[in-house]
Amino acid sequence: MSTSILNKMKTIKTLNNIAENGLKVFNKENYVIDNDSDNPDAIVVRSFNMHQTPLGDDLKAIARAGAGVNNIPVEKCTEQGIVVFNTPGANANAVKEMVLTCLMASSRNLFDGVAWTKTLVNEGDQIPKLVEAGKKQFVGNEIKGKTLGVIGLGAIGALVANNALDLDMDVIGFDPFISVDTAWNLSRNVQRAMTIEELFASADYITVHVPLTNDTRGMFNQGTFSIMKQGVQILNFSRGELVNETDMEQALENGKVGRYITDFPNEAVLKMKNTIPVPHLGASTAESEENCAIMAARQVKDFLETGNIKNSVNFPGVYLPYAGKQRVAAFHKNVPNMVGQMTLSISSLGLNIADMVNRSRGEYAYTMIDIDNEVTGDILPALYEKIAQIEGVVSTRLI
Ligand SMILES: NC(=O)c1ccc[n+]([C@@H]2O[C@H](COP(=O)([O-])OP(=O)(O)OC[C@H]3O[C@@H](n4cnc5c(N)ncnc54)[C@H](O)[C@@H]3O)[C@@H](O)[C@H]2O)c1
Ligand SMILES: O=C(O)[C@H](O)COP(=O)(O)O
Repeated sequence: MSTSILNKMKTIKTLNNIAENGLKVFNKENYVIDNDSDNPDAIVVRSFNMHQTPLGDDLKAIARAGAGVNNIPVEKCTEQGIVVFNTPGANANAVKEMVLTCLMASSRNLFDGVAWTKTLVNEGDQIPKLVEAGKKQFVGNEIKGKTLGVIGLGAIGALVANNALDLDMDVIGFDPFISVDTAWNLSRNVQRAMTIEELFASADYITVHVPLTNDTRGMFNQGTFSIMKQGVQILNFSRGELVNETDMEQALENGKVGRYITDFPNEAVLKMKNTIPVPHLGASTAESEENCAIMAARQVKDFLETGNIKNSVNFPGVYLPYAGKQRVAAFHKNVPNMVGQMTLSISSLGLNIADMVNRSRGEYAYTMIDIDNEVTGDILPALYEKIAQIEGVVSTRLI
């Protein structure tokens, strides 16, 4: 009998530090947190690279306590009927505060100024005089009246754009896929760029808030630098791979890019001039870590216990109040007659359907069927086998 139909304790594995209040969502009566498990029911992860991580037979869900899912093999998970969740917006305020901090600090040469001041430690009572004489090296610029280009107006980008207006900046935004919700939250004073080139050409500062995908990889390159203003400052709190490093190094050398502020330092970045390397601190606040962990854990728990899906990046959102006595949940190919075959299997066992839902996303779909009878004895494994054996069903659970 498959473990998918046994009422057992569920095992949760974490691959990064996950805030305690998030883990507390998994009550001890029904869940065990076992980070050594080879076969957990669900994984909670932050930035750990999972591309080589084996996906055990019992794995039903992976929750990214955060936004970016490029560290998770999403396609492989989809093919195996494993739901991947993230926590949209849960760390957006933390990143926004970090972006605005770095925008202002960079513009005022604060990082260099502070580092230089610390070198004076052994100068004794000469320090105040040296400070006054040396400060002219670090004269900066105010951001008031300058133009900030925001690429990607999702949870983070929209907050940055609105707050930059409050700092008296002119803001131009580009997001061809902006959601209706975000558009409602965006100030009407954010100018809309119809093309990314329009934004590149007009911005004194550019901040990027898009996911890393095949379309966005390398979006900062020699070609796009050539459109930008001389001395533009670029903030990248999204992913390092959005930038072509060879081209960035050259642009920093020749002054086209005045400064590159990035949350994703590596050896190449640390060797470039005029960079501000931040050790991936964008989402690292107690508040954001807790928000993400709680949201991720709640989504996993709800899915394991009811089959309902909220904030998945690979399967459709589904909510069906538990109406019957036994729930069948199945991930399957999005092809004709899947629901028909499932309902036929159920009725062939003399069972009656109370309620059902079917949602598709691309090549895959998800169906939940509530049965009006108590399903016990031999009928339970028979029901499981009948659904699991339908061609096109990727994974199934009886809940
Ligand atoms: N540094 C950190 O600690 C940290 C924290 C959170 C998120 N992030 C990164 O920031 C990214 C954005 O996070 P978010 O919470 O705002 O995500 P989000 O999904 O709310 O917003 C992303 C936005 O980018 C837009 N977009 C996608 N492709 C685009 C393109 N080619 N051009 C312009 N816009 C495009 C989408 O329409 C969406 O509005 C994440 O994917 C992650 O990589 C980093
Ligand atoms: O995509 C994200 O949410 C961020 O990069 C945060 O990563 P972290 O959870 O490792 O801080």
